[in-house]
Amino acid sequence: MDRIRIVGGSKLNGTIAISGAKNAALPLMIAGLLTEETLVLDNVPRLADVAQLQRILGNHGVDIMSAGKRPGDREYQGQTLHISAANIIDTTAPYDLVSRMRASFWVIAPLLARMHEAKVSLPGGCAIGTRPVDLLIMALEKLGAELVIDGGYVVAKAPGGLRGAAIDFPKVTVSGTHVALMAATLAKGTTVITNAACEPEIADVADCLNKMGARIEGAGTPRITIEGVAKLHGARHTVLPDRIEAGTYAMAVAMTGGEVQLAGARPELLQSALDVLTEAGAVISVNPEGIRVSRNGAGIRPVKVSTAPFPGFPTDLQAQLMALMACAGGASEITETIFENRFMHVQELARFGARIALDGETATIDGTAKLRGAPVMATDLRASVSLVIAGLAAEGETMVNRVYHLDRGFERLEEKLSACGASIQRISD
Ligand SMILES: CC(=O)N[C@H]1[C@@H](OP(=O)(O)OP(=O)(O)OC[C@H]2O[C@@H](n3ccc(=O)[nH]c3=O)[C@H](O)[C@@H]2O)O[C@H](CO)[C@@H](O)[C@@H]1O
Ligand SMILES: C=C(OP(=O)(O)O)C(=O)O
Repeated sequence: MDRIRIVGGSKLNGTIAISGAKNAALPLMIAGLLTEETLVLDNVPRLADVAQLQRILGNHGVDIMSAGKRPGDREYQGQTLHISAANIIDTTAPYDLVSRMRASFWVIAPLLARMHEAKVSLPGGCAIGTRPVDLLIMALEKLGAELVIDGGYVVAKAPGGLRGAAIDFPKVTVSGTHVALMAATLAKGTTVITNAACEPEIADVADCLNKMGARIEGAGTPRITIEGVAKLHGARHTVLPDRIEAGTYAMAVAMTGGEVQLAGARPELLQSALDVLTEAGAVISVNPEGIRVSRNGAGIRPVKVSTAPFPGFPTDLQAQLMALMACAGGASEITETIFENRFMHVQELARFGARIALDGETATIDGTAKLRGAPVMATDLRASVSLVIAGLAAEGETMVNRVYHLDRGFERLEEKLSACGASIQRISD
């Protein structure tokens, strides 16, 4: 398996093009199952998760044509996918394909809505907690589906089709909201989702579904109303920029020092993270091309942060913030409220000399002036990138093993960071 070698200590200076958001691209691709016409998606990032989802959709009989960058295109325009689910030949999503990626489970919604049946393996994904699917099942049951769990699969049927319903989530869930939203587009009658997730990726998917002929109002707020329609049609949609990628590089600059333009980043998608970075001593400015982040001279100030659903501080930036706080001039506190076991990076950051104490869902980080490079490995995506950030700022060499996780969510990571002066290379054995 590939490894990444970093020699730390260089400031980051230059421009990083922000890619399309993984967490929007995946449900958007899945939404392609809802229509027999072609859905064209622009700005799809080239990621292992996207490639894996292409395999899963291919197994259902979906044709996907990808057209890449053309001369004159800007780099962050990503790839264009033409997704055509004219004939769904198989309504089973098998374990071998689904177990590697959490979002692949969401195919259950369009399959049920359009084919009235689905058999989908229980999902895998990042090892950050138990991650049940009870609320997704509850939402589909409200819409009239019958579901049983059999041999590791969720077997779902809706013989007469789905029916609109009131779905009130007892806790905010991104996956639950995506599934309820997609399923309700083709249900008979009106669906009202309350306590819906407000993440920008939900609103992006709803925008695309509306272009496909769906009737959705309120996406991006806690109350979403969907008037079901009989059929959806083809459309063209551009995936919104990745706020987690932007926030990750912003944290990296705050840690190493220097000045970087995050081209294509949209500040309103990560305001809470930008506020925390400002509090920590980074200088953030917004311009028509994106966000500029710098830290020159000033030290890193400690912060106290809790993760929360959007518009709060995202759990997907928690590990990266912890790497940054490892070098702060004082004690910081980070509380993880979304996933019960998202601290796998703590023991790996300790290899750099970071001083972190865990008490339940709160980590106290006692900042140190200098980290030292080390061999490290992480078992989830954002934890892995927090180790890259620590390696960029640490003295000496860092080897990040098990790069598979990084490739799931960060497009051309080494290339983007090298172009800003980092010493970072991939080693393929
Ligand atoms: C592909 C994708 O978009 N992944 C994101 C998505 O994950 P994901 O959609 O899995 O996260 P959810 O918002 O659904 O999960 C939030 C919390 O609800 C719990 N829960 C969820 C569903 C359920 O049926 N029962 C239940 O108890 C989860 O265990 C977790 O504690 O949102 C998370 C929270 O912003 C992000 O960290 C992930 O990057
Ligand atoms: C947790 C993540 O992904 P997934 O939900 O696919 O595991 C993530 O993107 O940080």
